[in-house]
Amino acid sequence: MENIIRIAVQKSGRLSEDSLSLIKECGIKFYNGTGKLKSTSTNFPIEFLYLRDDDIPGYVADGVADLGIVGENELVEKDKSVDVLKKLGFSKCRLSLAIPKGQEYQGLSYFEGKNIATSYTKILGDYLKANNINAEIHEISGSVEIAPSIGLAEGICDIVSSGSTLMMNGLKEVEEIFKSEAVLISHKGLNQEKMAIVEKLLFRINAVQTGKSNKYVLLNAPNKSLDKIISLIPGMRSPTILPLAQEGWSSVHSVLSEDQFWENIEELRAAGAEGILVVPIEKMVL
Ligand SMILES: Nc1ncnc2c1ncn2[C@@H]1O[C@H](COP(=O)(O)OP(=O)(O)OP(=O)(O)O)[C@@H](O)[C@H]1O
Ligand SMILES: O=P(O)(O)OC[C@H]1O[C@H](OP(=O)(O)OP(=O)(O)O)[C@H](O)[C@@H]1O
Ligand SMILES: [Mg+2]
Repeated sequence: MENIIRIAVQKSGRLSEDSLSLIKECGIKFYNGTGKLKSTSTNFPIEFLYLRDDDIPGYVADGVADLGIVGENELVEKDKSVDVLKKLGFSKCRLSLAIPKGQEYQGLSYFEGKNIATSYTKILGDYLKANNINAEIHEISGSVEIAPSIGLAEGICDIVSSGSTLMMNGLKEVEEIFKSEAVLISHKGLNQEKMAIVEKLLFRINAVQTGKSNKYVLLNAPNKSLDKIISLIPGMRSPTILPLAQEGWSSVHSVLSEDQFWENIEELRAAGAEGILVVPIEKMVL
């Protein structure tokens, strides 16, 4: 098994869909039927292990898997020695402290001497210690938001994204203690053959990510405004300018980030740009 790498991905949950989509967008084909916990790509030297996300940091640290996709929250909580190769930009969430919404909150000292329920005992423990708060941590493995309403704890520390789970359970977020997103991790000390495959995968991931964060823009502009428009959307090397059938007008093609597009749109229109099209880019290699 020297010239193949193993990647551990979450079997089912908040990371699964985006992890597998990213791999597919990299042009890697594989079987992903329900129930099968291992599969091999048909066109890239990679094998997939479908696991509980809790186990992924440990499997990668031990070298059972060479790579893994996991949330930073789970990685830091498990405290395993692995390399973080890349932030992946999905499954963004935060770990926060929350209390019943009717309670008055004036600061962290609220938690002094209180019980806090969480699945993240290490992250919470480190945070409380760093802030000199003595609180009792109650470890529970799920449905943490229920704890205050059944008298198990006075506060909780759990994952928040939209905040709707907190709201539905009569809680309010009072402190954000950790920000997380999915990351690609690797076993420390992979051999050269495996590293070469990892590099190929990273090259593809970079091309997908760069493509996603940029847009292909096409617009029509009067020739007299071309200098101004080129300065607004300079593109990778420079924009492509093609003459329109109508004399005195050109079609300008360029690439820019979505943020840049929205920042410059008013100026582009003021300079006479019209018929502006913004097209997604599937892959982009700089
Ligand atoms: N609401 C959310 N929005 C965005 N990301 C989230 C959300 N909830 C969790 N995550 C991220 O996705 C990861 C997996 O969450 P999920 O709820 O699927 O975990 P789980 O129930 O522990 O799954 P498993 O069965 O694999 O142990 C979390 O560790 C976190 O990084
Ligand atoms: O702020 P929100 O957008 O409501 O998201 C937060 C919730 O999402 C996660 O649970 P999930 O729905 O994945 O279920 P799980 O607890 O079974 O993993 C997390 O454990 C929170 O309970
Ligand atoms: Mg889990």
